[in-house]
Amino acid sequence: MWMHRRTSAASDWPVEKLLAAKGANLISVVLPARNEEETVGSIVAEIRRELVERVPLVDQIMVIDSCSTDGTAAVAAAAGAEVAAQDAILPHLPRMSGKGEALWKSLAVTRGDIIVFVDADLRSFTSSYVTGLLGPLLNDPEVGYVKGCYERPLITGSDRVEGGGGRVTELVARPLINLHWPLLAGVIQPLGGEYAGRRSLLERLPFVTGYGVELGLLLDVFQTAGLDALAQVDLGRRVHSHQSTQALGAMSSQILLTSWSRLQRHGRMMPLEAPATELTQFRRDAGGVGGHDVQVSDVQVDERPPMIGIPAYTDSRRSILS
Ligand SMILES: O=c1ccn([C@@H]2O[C@H](COP(=O)(O)OP(=O)(O)O)[C@@H](O)[C@H]2O)c(=O)[nH]1
Ligand SMILES: O=C(O)[C@@H](COP(=O)(O)O)O[C@H]1O[C@H](CO)[C@@H](O)[C@H](O)[C@H]1O
Repeated sequence: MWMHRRTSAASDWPVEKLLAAKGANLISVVLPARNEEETVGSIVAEIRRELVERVPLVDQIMVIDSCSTDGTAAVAAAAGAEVAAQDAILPHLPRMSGKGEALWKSLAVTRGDIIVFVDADLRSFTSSYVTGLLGPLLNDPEVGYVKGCYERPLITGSDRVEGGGGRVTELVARPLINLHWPLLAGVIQPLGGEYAGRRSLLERLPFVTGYGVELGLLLDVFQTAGLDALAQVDLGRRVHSHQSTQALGAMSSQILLTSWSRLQRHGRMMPLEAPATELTQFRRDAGGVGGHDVQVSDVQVDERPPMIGIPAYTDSRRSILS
């Protein structure tokens, strides 16, 4: 089963093991950042301290300034990152927007043979996010793309709901994936913003702009390189700045548009199958696969015909009305 074969934990990939396996691979860490001055500096500083200065694992830290209007670029540079303004990369191309645009353009300003993507709004970042994601890529040439998975609390002000994070994941992306791409049902965090890939794969894939980028890449890696090119690593816990439910409505719409585009595109290559009717969900459980307990439920729906066609109904209506 894919999940058992391709799921590991960050602790499986100590930095010594990675240094021994690094070889000639150059490694770039990319942070897409739009107005993240509060958090981007500490993330860059941790990567620099632990994975550049302490050990020569990471070769480049690149912050893509995604049209920020705050001090993101200055804070990132002061912490030791290279900084590139999204719209200044490949400026001759028509301008596009959003997170996917920032990530696509990062390919044009990075040196890495392996690229690690890390959100810049994380409040729980540790360098083991990066070493965990690199593990399967440096260990197995068959792996081309690695997703992080983690416990995702929803922390708003003084409120904390364990497992309440990943709202678009749980309500939109996971059901969509289970119904239309059931072989990917074992991916614990399909939308998580921490993932890594080989440039030789990433440069051959389209990048959906906006917030469709994670779903688009996951589906296209699956379609292009196959399930076994995909791996996932339990990175522990992820705390980040949350958008409002209203804002996640727009994100959900972009996820739905991305899934439509892939259903159409894949549907042109082979007949669209009827949706599956099982939903696989995950609950943090230390003893489970990838640190999660797997729960599968049947979400099949049936259907009743119009009541008017039911003889007993029309008989009963007559007696009620007589
Ligand atoms: O146009 C954009 C939108 C978002 N981001 C970055 O992408 C990451 C994830 O975005 P966000 O926090 O808005 O999404 P969420 O984590 O709430 O799903 C963060 O580092 C953002 O700064 C970006 O670079 N450009
Ligand atoms: O996973 C999710 O449902 C969303 C929203 O997370 P929260 O409900 O704010 O914890 O966050 C992710 O989705 C975005 C779209 O793919 C990614 O770009 C973000 O990096 C990721 O945090």
